[in-house]
Amino acid sequence: MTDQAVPIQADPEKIATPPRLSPKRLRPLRRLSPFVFAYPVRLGLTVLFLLVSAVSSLAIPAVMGGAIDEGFVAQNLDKVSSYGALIIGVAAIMALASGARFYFISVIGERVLADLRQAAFSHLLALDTRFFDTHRVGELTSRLNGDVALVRSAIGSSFSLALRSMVTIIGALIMMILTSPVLTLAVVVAAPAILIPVVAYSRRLRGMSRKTQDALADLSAMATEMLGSTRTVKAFTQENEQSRIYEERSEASYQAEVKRLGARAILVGLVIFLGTCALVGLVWWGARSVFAGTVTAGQLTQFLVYALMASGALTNVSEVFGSLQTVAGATERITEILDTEAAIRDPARPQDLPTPPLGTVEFDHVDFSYGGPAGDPVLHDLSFTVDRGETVALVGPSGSGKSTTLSLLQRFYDVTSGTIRVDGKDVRDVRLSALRQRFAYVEQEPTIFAGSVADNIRFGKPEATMDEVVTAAKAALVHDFVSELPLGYDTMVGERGIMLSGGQKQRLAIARAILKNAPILLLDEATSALDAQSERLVQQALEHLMSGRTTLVIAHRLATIRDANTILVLDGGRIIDHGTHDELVAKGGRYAELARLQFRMEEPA
Ligand SMILES: Nc1ncnc2c1ncn2[C@@H]1O[C@H](COP(=O)(O)OP(=O)(O)OP(=O)(O)O)[C@@H](O)[C@H]1O
Repeated sequence: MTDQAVPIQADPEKIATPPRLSPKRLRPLRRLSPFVFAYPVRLGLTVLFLLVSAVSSLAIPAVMGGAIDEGFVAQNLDKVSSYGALIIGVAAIMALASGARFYFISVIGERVLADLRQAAFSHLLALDTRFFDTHRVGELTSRLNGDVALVRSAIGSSFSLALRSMVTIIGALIMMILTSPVLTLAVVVAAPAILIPVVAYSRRLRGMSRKTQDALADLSAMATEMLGSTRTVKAFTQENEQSRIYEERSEASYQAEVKRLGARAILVGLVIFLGTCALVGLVWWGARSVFAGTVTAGQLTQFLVYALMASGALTNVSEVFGSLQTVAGATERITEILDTEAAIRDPARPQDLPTPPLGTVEFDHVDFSYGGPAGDPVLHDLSFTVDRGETVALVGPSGSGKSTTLSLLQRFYDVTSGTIRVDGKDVRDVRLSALRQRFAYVEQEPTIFAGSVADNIRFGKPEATMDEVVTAAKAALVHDFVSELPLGYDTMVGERGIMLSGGQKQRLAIARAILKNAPILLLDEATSALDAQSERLVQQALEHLMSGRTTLVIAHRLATIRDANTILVLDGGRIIDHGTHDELVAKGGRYAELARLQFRMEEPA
């Protein structure tokens, strides 16, 4: 944070690219006010200390003027001493107030950062699946991190600096007029002579700056893409080629930056030269007035310091407006998230699901389309029921709508027409959390979170005791391998923890589902081949999980299919056949063909 109390000279680097001051572009910042005004006491203290520090810093030159006239010029050492003591006193107040202001505004910045990040994260998690279908996770996390941090910097430094600078400009101008109206008039007349060429030249620079930013964005997008797919790059031996393309773009970005720096260097020179000329002119004019007796030496010094303070503050304001525009963009991206409403929400008057749970599922003439430009219907007139304790298997070629069926059941999306009932209730009439509590979902490729083995098993029931975790782990046949890990259940797995094999991950997910102990099990069996031993362990774990539960399974394993009470054969989003494995094989239709294809590597069906 630039925190100079008395700017000695306007920093030419800062004026070099004054941004276009456009209040309209700052409008999104208004959305931050509820977050900031949530802390009125801290805010009030900040403003108080801000005013105290501004007023005391404005008082110092006036005291200095007195010291020069009554002390130096009059050669009165006592006066110099007493004015000196006064300056030290005022400086002490200024120092204390500046420190306190910095502390309170920074604390508000940190608080708003935490609140905003929390609000955005909670809101994101509550949004529906359709939102995540259309947004990239990388972009969302960058909003959570980068954009929110930008907002903090705005509050912690930019707002504070802008406010302080404005108070300084107004105060310094008033003091300038009070000190010498004639000199003030001279400054007001001469100022455009510096400002006009600087503003005209900096416009050119702004265009250049945008170009370098675009080049940089291009470069970082390429790096993200390539580093995220190193396997593909290596497999196609594209390392050198991609590296060359990167170098080319990097060089273009470098060239653009060099050009911009050159132009900026000229501008900096221009500002220094014109600024110095103006200062010399002012001193000359001031000296003339001193000799003519219209101002004293002390008043001239005092005036010059105020003029420098005002010009320094003006520079700060122009710099701050630039950064506030960036922050306004960031705020807009965050508020976009906060304004997005989940399409799938709790009903206004939710009904209760029956307790104890019935464990029944019913699809009643369900049609569904994902919508959007390619909004072809994915499910057509889907009707089936699953009774308590039954296992119903969904089979069918890729893209036939099996996963979609499980998504609709959990109300990740709403049906286009028809009704889905769980325990006799329309899924749209009950609370989302109550509905999803009824299911234990084992995904095809289960997510293992960064954390301990125990945390991963506990994911659906964080309050579970260690005993419960171990019981679930034993039932899912993960206990033995977990016991061999260096820290047992406390071993970190997932990101930056130890890696688990495919079969171990699946069993961990099964343990998670066993612990959740929901009445209806939704199972998306893994298609990836496991070795015979792993396969057997997963199968055993699943048997524990399925026993006594209503199960809806996207089935790939022969064992699951054979034991299912009903197999629904899906094709193109329709149920084209149903029955038991033996019935369907005997029919010799599409299922028999599918079974032959799917299980040709296994024992004959
Ligand atoms: N999020 C989505 N947005 C839009 N279309 C989707 C989405 N998910 C799936 N689809 C489309 O819906 C159809 C059914 O997909 P679904 O994933 O339900 O099939 P599946 O039978 O589970 O296939 P697989 O066995 O390959 O997983 C496909 O045509 C697919 O392209």
